[in-house]
Amino acid sequence: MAPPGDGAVEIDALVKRYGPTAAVDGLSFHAARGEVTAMLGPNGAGKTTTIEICEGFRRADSGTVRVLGRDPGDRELRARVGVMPQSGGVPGTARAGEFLRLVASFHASPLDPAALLARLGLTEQARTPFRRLSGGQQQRLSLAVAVVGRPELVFLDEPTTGLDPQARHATWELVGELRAAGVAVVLTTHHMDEAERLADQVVIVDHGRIVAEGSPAELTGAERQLRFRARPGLGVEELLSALPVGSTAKESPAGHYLIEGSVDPGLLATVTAWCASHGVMADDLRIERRTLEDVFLELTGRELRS
Ligand SMILES: Nc1ncnc2c1ncn2[C@@H]1O[C@H](COP(=O)(O)OP(=O)(O)OP(=O)(O)O)[C@@H](O)[C@H]1O
Repeated sequence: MAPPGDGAVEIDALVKRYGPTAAVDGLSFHAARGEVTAMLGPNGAGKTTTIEICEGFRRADSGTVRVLGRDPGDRELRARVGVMPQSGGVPGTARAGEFLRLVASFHASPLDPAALLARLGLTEQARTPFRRLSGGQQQRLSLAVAVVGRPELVFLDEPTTGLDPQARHATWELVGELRAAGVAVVLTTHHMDEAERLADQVVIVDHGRIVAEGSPAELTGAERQLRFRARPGLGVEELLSALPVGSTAKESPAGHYLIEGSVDPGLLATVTAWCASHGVMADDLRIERRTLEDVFLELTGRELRS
């Protein structure tokens, strides 16, 4: 269960079915103001469905959703919530600059549309119809449309998918500023580095349910792992017998070795001594913490989703 609180988004026991498929299957979490909440999950996990219910575009079968304390369908929310859908959201024939100015005109104290276009590198495209923009330019315009009204809450569905590195960084900067201004940001992403970098709270969803949630640091934990490359087929069992009880050692893929457990100076010395005594050159030897991607794959598996 999500903790009680004054969440900008409060989702409790949400269910949405399409025929026999439960796209969302009893999902609960809260997203707070001034925080970035990232929903992660394999394709088809139910992220977009959840977001679209929060945006008032789809209706839940059961459960409750409160957005800024209101029902998602409440018209009053339109001025207070920014939405960047996974694709589109802007009429194909609308010119970028005109459309952004139009959206800005619906709001009481919008950002300056020209400055926002410039910031997102779209000044030269101001007169270009949306359907003629490149994929990345369309994404950037959708982001501009979502934030131009100075919303209290924004939903960003895969905001950086398909963006070049410059545009990705510009997007991250903007998200950071929204957060600093007290805006609640709820985003979905398939980029684990993005979630690790941006999110205060990560919610990992699979088959319409939450399989883990917490800050990136909480999810990745304090444990370290040791990796090195060497010739394939080293005696991993023998290496393991030299390590403290509770350690694990494996070769995967061939020639890549991973040791997990209590990685401390003593263990490091044992591994390098073992390598030296076996004439093994441990290349790229490094100690690292588990990444969000490691945690994600552990929780959701490695098989492809339909
Ligand atoms: N209108 C619909 N009719 C039937 N099934 C649907 C409909 N919309 C979504 N689904 C199904 O619901 C499930 C969840 O889809 P959803 O788009 O929410 O996943 P997602 O986590 O956003 O995936 P992705 O990462 O691929 O964007 C999928 O199995 C999808 O095929």
